[in-house]
Amino acid sequence: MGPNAAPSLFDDLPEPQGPAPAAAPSAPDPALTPQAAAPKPEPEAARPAAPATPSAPPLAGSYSASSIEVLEGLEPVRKRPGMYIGGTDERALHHLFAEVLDNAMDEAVARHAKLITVDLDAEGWLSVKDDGRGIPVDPHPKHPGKSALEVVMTVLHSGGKFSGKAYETSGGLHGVGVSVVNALSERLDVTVWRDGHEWKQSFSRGLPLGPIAQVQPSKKKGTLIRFKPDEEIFGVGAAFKPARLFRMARSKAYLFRGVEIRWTCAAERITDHTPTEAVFHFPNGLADALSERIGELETVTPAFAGRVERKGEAGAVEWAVTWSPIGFGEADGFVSSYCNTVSTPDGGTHEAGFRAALVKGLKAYGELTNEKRAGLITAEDVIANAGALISVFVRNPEFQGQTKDRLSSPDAQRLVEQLMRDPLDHWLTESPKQANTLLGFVIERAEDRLKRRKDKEVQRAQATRKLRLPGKLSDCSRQSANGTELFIVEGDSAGGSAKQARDRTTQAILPLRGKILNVASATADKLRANIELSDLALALGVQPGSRFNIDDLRYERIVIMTDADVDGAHIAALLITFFYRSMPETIRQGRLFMALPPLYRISAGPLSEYARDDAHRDELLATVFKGKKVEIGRFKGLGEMMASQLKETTMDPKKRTLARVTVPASEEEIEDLVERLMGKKAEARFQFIQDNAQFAVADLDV
Ligand SMILES: Nc1ncnc2c1ncn2[C@@H]1O[C@H](COP(=O)(O)OP(=O)(O)OP(=O)(O)O)[C@@H](O)[C@H]1O
Ligand SMILES: [Mg+2]
Ligand SMILES: [Mg+2]
Repeated sequence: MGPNAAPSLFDDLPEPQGPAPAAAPSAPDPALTPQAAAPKPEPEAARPAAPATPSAPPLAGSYSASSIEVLEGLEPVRKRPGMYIGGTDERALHHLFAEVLDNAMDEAVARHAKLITVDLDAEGWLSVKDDGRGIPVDPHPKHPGKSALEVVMTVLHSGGKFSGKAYETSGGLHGVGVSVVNALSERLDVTVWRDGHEWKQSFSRGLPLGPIAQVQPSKKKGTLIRFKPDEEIFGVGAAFKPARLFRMARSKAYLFRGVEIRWTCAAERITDHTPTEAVFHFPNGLADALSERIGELETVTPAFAGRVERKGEAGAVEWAVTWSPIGFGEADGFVSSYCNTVSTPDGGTHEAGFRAALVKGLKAYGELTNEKRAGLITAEDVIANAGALISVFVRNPEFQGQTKDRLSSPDAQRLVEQLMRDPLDHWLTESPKQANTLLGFVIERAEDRLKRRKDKEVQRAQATRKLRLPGKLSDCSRQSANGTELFIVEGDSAGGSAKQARDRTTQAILPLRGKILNVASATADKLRANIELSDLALALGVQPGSRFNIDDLRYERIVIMTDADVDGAHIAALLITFFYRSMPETIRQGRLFMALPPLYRISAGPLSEYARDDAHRDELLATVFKGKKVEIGRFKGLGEMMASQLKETTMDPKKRTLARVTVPASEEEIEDLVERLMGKKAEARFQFIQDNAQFAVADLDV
């Protein structure tokens, strides 16, 4: 085909948007093209084969082999763009530019191209041109009648970057990118200069509008892709944002020193300060990018920047990092990472390697200079206030998905860590003053972090404590368990006296109402459901049963304080059994006690004494009060005592007597204990308490 054939190539073909004569037009999936205007019929060739029953509504039983479609060519891209460009929003739209620019950049990194031009024209067409080798145009051996260029543009997973022969370290790797751009463009024109000629082919929504045309002889080389995104996919009025394109083009130039990128944009497209013309060329690479990004900002140290190539095989790392005590504008820190010039906003293995290199280097320097606190630092402390750019070049990178938001090649991590180690060591030891400043800054971050965590834990503990205490508990004011006591008191009136009699700093009062469940016979569920017992557990700060932890105990001592009568003994017995069954550790560690309130008050004139029981009374009468005319009063219950009396006789740690509850030594004794505690006769239970109280009095605890 001669140059004269060219014009007809574009003029003769029907516009794909025109009405199609097809009988059963397949409307675009509304879910995919929400903003699309009235459904437009797709070009003839893009339509799937007619289904077996085209007009009948789908029946429940009609799901069969004929329901399973195989999408051909570029159809899947148009049907499910999300899989290829991450959606159909503005970000996805600009990803089209990234794909085309990536390909031009791959030519540059492979040292075949030096100049890339980007242009957005008044009508919204975007052009990307490079002076590389040009996409091959010769017939493809496996696709008879098609040029390599047509294959590249219309067949998914076709490309020259699979083997590593045509490109060493490329951003492209799937053979998908430019074909996806083609599929999602209302129109795309490719011009190639190579093999002594200029070549041209045009497409609409992924379909060639004609075969490749040899336009005219030319000595130039390179590729030009000019396209307009499809409004059916991206919505009516969707258009490239000049500012965004500008940023993307500029950041590419920072990533490869050997390229110049020229930017032009029609003035009528620009709504902000984006220039209509610019040239990007940065001989200092990322170091330039970092100083451009941080401007006049005050930093902890001058930037640490460098570039190292792997010896022997393809692979390189470049970085620039600095730290700011006041953050970088909207964030405390940032890390922008790239692999083979492709931006990876979600980070990945190269970022992990970068963080590891910094932490290890700083820790090693801390060891060298005997700064012990360097042991505290983590990657978080190093990175949180860092502004960093990191770029790697590796063979066969692995990304997550076609938009390549995250790098997953494991060797990228090793590469970065290895190649950064020596330069970092040198940088630190070369200027100790600067290194010490940085290390000190990072250690401060670590100490802040540890302090914040501690504060948070304390807050949390306080919050749960406040939240979960039962309402009827009168807590003591001391926050730690040390030296504190919880009095479990029988009934509200005794609770009232005890509240007045207590030392509020260390003594807490929990009145129990009503009958406590008979714990020996109750099921675990019933135990949990019992309000009095679950309040008790809450007050103690523990969970009864298998999840009990003695360290949770909010008090040093637990004191059961019941009336010195049969009912009181019963309640005490039930409580001891409860502790024995569901938190035996409290007894084993000797933290459960019984208060020993007096039964009698004996007085003769100014002289007065309290007697615990009948025997004690008789003993006092025979000694202290011998020959005196005495008055003997019997307390009916704790509630009857004046607060001062209760304090003096039972609660004041300086004057009272407590009996420590101890665990029986042998199995039989335990059996016997439970049997006696839970025995039918109240008398027997009462006896037990008295016996043990007496016995335990020897084990005084004040
Ligand atoms: N500007 C260009 N110059 C030279 N060859 C190109 C250019 N753009 C594309 N190609 C060729 O077309 C092939 C297909 O490109 P495409 O973007 O579809 O896939 P890829 O770059 O190989 O991988 P990816 O899907 O990851 O981008 C490339 O592998 C390359 O051989
Ligand atoms: Mg590509
Ligand atoms: Mg392809």
